[in-house]
This record gives sequence, C-alpha cells and structure tokens, in this order.
Amino acid sequence: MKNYRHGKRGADLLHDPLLNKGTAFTDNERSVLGLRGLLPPRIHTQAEQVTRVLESFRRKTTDLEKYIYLISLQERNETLFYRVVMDHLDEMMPIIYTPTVGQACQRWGYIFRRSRGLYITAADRGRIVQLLRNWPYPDVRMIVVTDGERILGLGDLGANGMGIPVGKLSLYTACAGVHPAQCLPVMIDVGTNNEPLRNDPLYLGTPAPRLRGPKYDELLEEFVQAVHQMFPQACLQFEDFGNANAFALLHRYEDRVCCFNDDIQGTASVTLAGLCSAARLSGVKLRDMRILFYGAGEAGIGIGDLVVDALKAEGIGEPAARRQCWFVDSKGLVVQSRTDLVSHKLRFAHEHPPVQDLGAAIEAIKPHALIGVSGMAAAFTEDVVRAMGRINPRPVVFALSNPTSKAECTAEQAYTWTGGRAIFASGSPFAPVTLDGQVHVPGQGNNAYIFPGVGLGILASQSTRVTNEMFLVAAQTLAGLVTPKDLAQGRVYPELARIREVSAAIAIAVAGNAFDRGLTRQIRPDDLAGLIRECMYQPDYENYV
Ligand SMILES: O=C([O-])CC(=O)C(=O)O
Ligand SMILES: [Mg+2]
Repeated sequence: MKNYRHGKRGADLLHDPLLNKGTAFTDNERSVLGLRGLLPPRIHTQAEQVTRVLESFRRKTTDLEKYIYLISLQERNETLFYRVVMDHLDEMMPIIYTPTVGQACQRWGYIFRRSRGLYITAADRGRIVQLLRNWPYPDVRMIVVTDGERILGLGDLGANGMGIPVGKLSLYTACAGVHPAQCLPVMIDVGTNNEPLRNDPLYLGTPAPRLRGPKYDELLEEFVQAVHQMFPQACLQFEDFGNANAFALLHRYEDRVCCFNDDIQGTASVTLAGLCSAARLSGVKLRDMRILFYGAGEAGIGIGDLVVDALKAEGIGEPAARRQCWFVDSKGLVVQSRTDLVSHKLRFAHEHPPVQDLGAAIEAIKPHALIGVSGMAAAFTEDVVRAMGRINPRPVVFALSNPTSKAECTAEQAYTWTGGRAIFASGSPFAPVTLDGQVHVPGQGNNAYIFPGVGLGILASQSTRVTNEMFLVAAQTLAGLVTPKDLAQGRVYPELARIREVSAAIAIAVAGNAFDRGLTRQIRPDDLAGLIRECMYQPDYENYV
C-alpha cells in the first residue's frame, strides 16, 4: 500500500487525510512539495502531535464531544488518528466504538460534518457499479455494510447507522492493521421504520418506510454482484441488519462470495472463547455445560450453532450438543410445542413443557451459563442473578447486549449479587469492580476481538470464502491467549492492550485454515506469521521526498 501519493502536492496533500502529516512535514518536504507558507513554521514530531491531540481530547467534557473530535482528526490526518487510537486503545475504543458510537448514530444528523463511506439507496438500482466506481480507492479489501435496521441494541436507526461500518473499519485498522485505503464503509439506505427519525428535519437518510420483499432482495443482489465486479478481492461483512434479513443474506451469500455476518458469526466466536475461559475458571467443561440464552436473535442463535460445532469437534453428537443450548425469547422458553417460532429458532426447540419467563426457565433448566443477547436493559434482575448464584458455585453471566445502556445487567450487579462468584463478561466495557477488597476485572465479550483478525487472515491468504470453521479456529486461538493472570482477575479475555497480537494470531490461524481447506489460489508461504506481519499497517509517517 505504498506510494499512495499519486504526485499530489501543496494544498491537495494537506487535504488528503491519508497523506497529510500536518506540522510534521519536514523542511525538505515543504520545499519540494509546494508546502512552504501553508503550514506554521514550527516542525513537530508525531509524538509531539500526539501530545496536542491528547490534550484537546481530554479537555472535552462529554464522550460524544470526544467522538466528534476523534472523527475530525480521522478526517484530516488518518496516520495520526491511528497512532493515537492504537497507543491508547483502552481510552479510545469506548469512544470510536461501543458505547459512544451508539450515541453518535442516534445523533448522526446533528453531528454530521464530512461524509465518510458510501451511501446506496433504492433509487440507485441499476447503477450501483457506477457508485462503487466513484469510490476513490481502487484496492478495497474489507467492506462493512449495514442497512441500519438493528444498530447495536438500539433498534432501527436507518441511515444514521453509518457510524457502525465506520467504527468497525476503524477497528480493522487499529486492531489488525488493515490499511485504511483498503476499507470501505457502506450504508444501504432503504428507509427506516423509526418514525421520529423519519420526521426529523435533520435526518440524513431517505425519509421513507423500509423497503421490503423482492425489491429489497434485488437491491442487495445487485450490490453483492457490483462488489464482486469492482472489488473482486474484497471480503464483505454484514453488520447490524434486522434478524430476518441477517439470516437470509448470510444463507444466500456465504457459499457464493467471500462474506460473513459479524453479529451471528463474530459474536459467536468471541462468546465461545469466553465460555472456554469460564470452563477453566469453574471446572465445568464445555461438554458438560448447560447454556441458557436470553434472546434468540442473531447473536444467540449464532453462539448456539458455534457451541454445537465446538462440541461436535469434541466427538459429541449433534442432537446431544443442541440439547445443551436452551433459549428464552419474548414468549418464554423455546420448546417444540410452540407454534410461533421462526425458522432459525427451530433447531433449538427442545421437548419440554412450556415455561413462561426467564426466572422459571432458570429453575427448570438449571443452567451453568446465562447469556444475555436480548437488547433488553436490566433483564437480569437481582432474582435472576441470585438464582444463577444459588445453582452454581461459579455462575457464568454474560451480559452481551450493546451499548452499555442495553446491557442485561452491570458488572457491579453480577459480582455483588453473587458474592463475587460470577464469571462475568459484557459486550460493552465495564470498569473493574472491587468487592470485599478483591478486584474483579470484567472481560469485554465483543466481536472486536474476532472480526479484525479474521478479516486480516482472509485478506492475507486471499481466501475466497469465510467459513464457520474459521470462527471456531478464531475462538480457539483467542481462548488460548488467555493467561492464568487474566483468569486470576476474573477476566475471560486477554487484555485489550494485546489486541494487535491477538488479531495477528487469529489471522495466522484463519489464513492457515484457508490454505488447509483449499479456499485460496495462493501458494501457502512457509512463513505464515511473516505474511501476516507484512500485511499489517503501521501509523508511521512516510517520507515523501
Ligand atoms: O458493535 C458491537 O459492539 C458489537 C456488535 O456487533 C453489536 O452489538 O451489534
Ligand atoms: Mg453488530
């Protein structure tokens, strides 16, 4: 990805965020590239620029202001943006990603400054290739696409959902080193059923009800084909679609093009890894675990399916494996006698008398692990969490819904209500909790541990498909990086500060799998780790002269 300059000089250089170095342009560059006078005379190092950025950033009084500030930095100097984000990930990730990105999406029409990514509407039917041609970077390798119907646990945010592809791709670069010029965020704006949003004069999307049925399917089909034509090497990540479209699109395209659904497969992988760590902490092996899911949408069913794959790999038969996973949805326990179940729930509908609610389901199933994937804030009440603590010496309680405002319970609640015995993880970050002098560190069970590494592995191997087996391999790799020290603090994932190492390890494993399974036309290199390392972008300034 070198030589992106295309001969740019002067103001053009300063206004290209991928090339701009601001005050860090050297004296010689200023002379040769027509920059003299366009910059203040003092030349700063990148480290000095970082000091200025952090000073401004930390002065902001709200997280949304911090988000706006960081995005503005990304718009003028991407190299510096990634330097800051990568070197201060604990501080920056909750701003550019969950939970603050959720607020940013809710306020999108109000905080909008400069457009980022590609917007495709129903009116673009027949000309999507042309739109992709308008994208200025020719070597697109990672595309994150949404239609905004289910943004985190916040529901239908229409075109405001563009914040999510933008944020996910920032993590591709920050966490796995995918070059920013290889990343394309896409919003398929097919309207929104969020009426207040539609009626908001500052809403930036098409103010119409959602397109459904064959017209929707045809638009998506044209999009997938256009991507294949224009960016044949690109991997397509479906993100935050509504349940029905998410399952349907994955089913339609997973064997046809290089694609995956992050909410189904990425979340499954990170959760399976968390369950493997929980098994080390509790002594209850995965093969013996009964898992109760609260929520039977993309995340829940995705996790259930991957747990089944993991158990099958251990030699357990599929029916027995499925019976370890139980689901509660808005109508109660998912059981065979129910007549209201949509197709993705049927494979987990077991024979059992009807059970009305979560509390009763816990008493009936006696799960070792309770996994919240409902988007329902506070659904894990004190009674629910205490019941888990009564049944289990080390109850596993994962509150995975995002953003923080939608978490099924807080870290503090989980630890307090179980006398510090809970093995807790959450989709959005929670601070450590001190209880009776002991510090409990909650893990962040977020697909951010998975998708950047998987994408990098796909990109580096030039795999033509993304498979479920890759997400199994990714989960095993992630679980294998959890240290005894992590576990001693109650953390079921590696520290976030290790995310580049984690992503690289996942990329090596995924690329290896692609070669093993013959999914790439490339010849397997002797040094896979070297191949991955070579693909990873570093936010250092290049010398232009
Ligand atoms: O974006 C996140 O933080 C995780 C995710 O995919 C979701 O909640 O939809
Ligand atoms: Mg998502």
